[in-house]
Amino acid sequence: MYHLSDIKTTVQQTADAIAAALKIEVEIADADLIRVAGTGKYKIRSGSPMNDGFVYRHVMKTGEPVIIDNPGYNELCKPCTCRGNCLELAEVAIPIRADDQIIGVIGLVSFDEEQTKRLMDNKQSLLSFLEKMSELLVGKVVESHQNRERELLTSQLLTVLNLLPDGILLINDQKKVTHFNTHARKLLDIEANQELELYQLLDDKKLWLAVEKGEQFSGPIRGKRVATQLYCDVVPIKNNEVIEGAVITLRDIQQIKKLVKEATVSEIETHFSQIIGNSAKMNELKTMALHVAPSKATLLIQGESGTGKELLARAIHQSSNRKGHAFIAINCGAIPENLLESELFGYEEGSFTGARRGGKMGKFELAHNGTIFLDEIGDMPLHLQVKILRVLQERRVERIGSTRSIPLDVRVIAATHRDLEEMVKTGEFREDLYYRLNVIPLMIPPLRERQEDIPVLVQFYLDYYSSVTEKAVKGLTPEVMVKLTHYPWPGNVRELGNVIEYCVTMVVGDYITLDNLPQRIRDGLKSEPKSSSLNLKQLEREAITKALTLAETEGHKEDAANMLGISRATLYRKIKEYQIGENKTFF
Ligand SMILES: Nc1ncnc2c1ncn2[C@@H]1O[C@H](COP(=O)(O)OP(=O)(O)OP(=O)(O)O)[C@@H](O)[C@H]1O
Repeated sequence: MYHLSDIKTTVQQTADAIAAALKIEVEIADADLIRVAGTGKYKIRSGSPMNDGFVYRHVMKTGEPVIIDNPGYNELCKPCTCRGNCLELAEVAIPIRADDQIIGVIGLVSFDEEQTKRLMDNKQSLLSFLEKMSELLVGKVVESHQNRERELLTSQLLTVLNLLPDGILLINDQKKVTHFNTHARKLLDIEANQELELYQLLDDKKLWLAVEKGEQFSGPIRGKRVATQLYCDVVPIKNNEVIEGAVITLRDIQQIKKLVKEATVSEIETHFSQIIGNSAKMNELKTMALHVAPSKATLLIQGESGTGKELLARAIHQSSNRKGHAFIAINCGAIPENLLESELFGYEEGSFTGARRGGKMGKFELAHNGTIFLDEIGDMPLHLQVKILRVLQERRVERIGSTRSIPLDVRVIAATHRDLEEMVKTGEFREDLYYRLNVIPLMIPPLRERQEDIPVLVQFYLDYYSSVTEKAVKGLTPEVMVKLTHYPWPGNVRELGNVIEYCVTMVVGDYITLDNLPQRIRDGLKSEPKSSSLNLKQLEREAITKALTLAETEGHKEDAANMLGISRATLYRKIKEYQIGENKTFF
């Protein structure tokens, strides 16, 4: 909404100009019928409301000009207290219209015969003159409104700029700094109101050139007045292809490193005490793992899916002097082959189509001073196995598209559920890498080979899920424990955890009964002789086929994976391996 009072001085000047030109008194009121300007006897009334103002009110309402040659007797004067006693002899009033709103009225009033005659003899030319004056006022009021909006927007933008955690510099086409936010002031040690040129603040010819040529730029740079190392992004500002300047974003490199560390240092602290199981096999494994944890040695953890390979790797990291640094886990089997290389080793800017500006750090670099956990190493393609071997031997990494090799201090823990020795024989895994990884092998036995751990794991998950679901489950009946102990657990501890979650969800009374068990556990898949890998495979194939059939009604492989307590990637791999559902589509 436009307000004439916002341009009061202009309105008064316009009233004065009209009065001087026509030699008739002028009064201008706004949309609320408050006098904004007046001449002659109306001048002192400026700012006061028009209590009567019937004619002006009519003009505001109809939007039509009005000419009155009989004030006091006209229809519009009927309600006026001065009816029949009006001092005015004639009156002309026209609306001031901005867009679709009427924002005020200009009125001309005659108090003597001569003024009246002038008014009445030149009605048409007066009306068009007043219209021009009205347009002039509208132009001014719109301009003032736009100026205020612009000022508001500028102050909002400056507030936002000052709230940003990055330093921001706005540069014009002469490479002068036109604006800087509070953070840039701190980063670059600028005093308020200082006039500066880009080269006085940032010392990098590549950056100056990018700004000059209107090109983007990203990279580390040095400040001229500060020792801080900065990371800078330049975005050019162009108008119709003409370079008008640039926006420069600055971040403290130490700060970025701190953030990366905070984001990557494992927030889940895993200790050996969290690895449940007191069987002789597990105790032996934990003793061995605790013993090797402080060393730098590369480790290879082998075990079926869900046996706790990642859990063990985290506990080892936590027990080493690397615990304050990153634990970076990457599942080599779950990442598409074409992305795996850049995930592991990173890349330089422009090294391939789609490469991110500024390049990208690989997982090895992120794990510097910490531990990298290469899960499912058996799924690593052969050409990447060579690269991994090189990193292990040279303790340096080269990003894709770079010739610079970066020194690394990383402990490697690899894991697999596959028989790497067998893969070496068939040529699927490099022998040299196998020996390099297998310096200290750690084998986690499957759950069916340490049945004595089952009750304690059951109790652990029972306590956990009872507390998350806020259900006071007291325990399980002896028959349930027998079923759980004799089930072969192809998905190992992960599957057991899922089964207990299922039971806690289903149970109604205090104790979990046979009815609360998932069908496959109730049916009791028979554990085959443990030494026969063929039979174990058959068992696994059976369990997977069953889970897929059960999940089929719900239509998701994810459900089947959950039932089995294995990841989706593992399920896909096993379906392929066992050629399950060749003639059938499981969704
Ligand atoms: N001994 C254990 N004590 C407590 N929890 C365990 C144990 N073993 C495994 N788990 C739990 O089982 C789940 C699977 O463990 P983890 O991911 O470490 O297994 P994995 O062998 O790496 O599996 P995959 O090969 O499928 O990636 C996790 O929730 C983990 O906490």
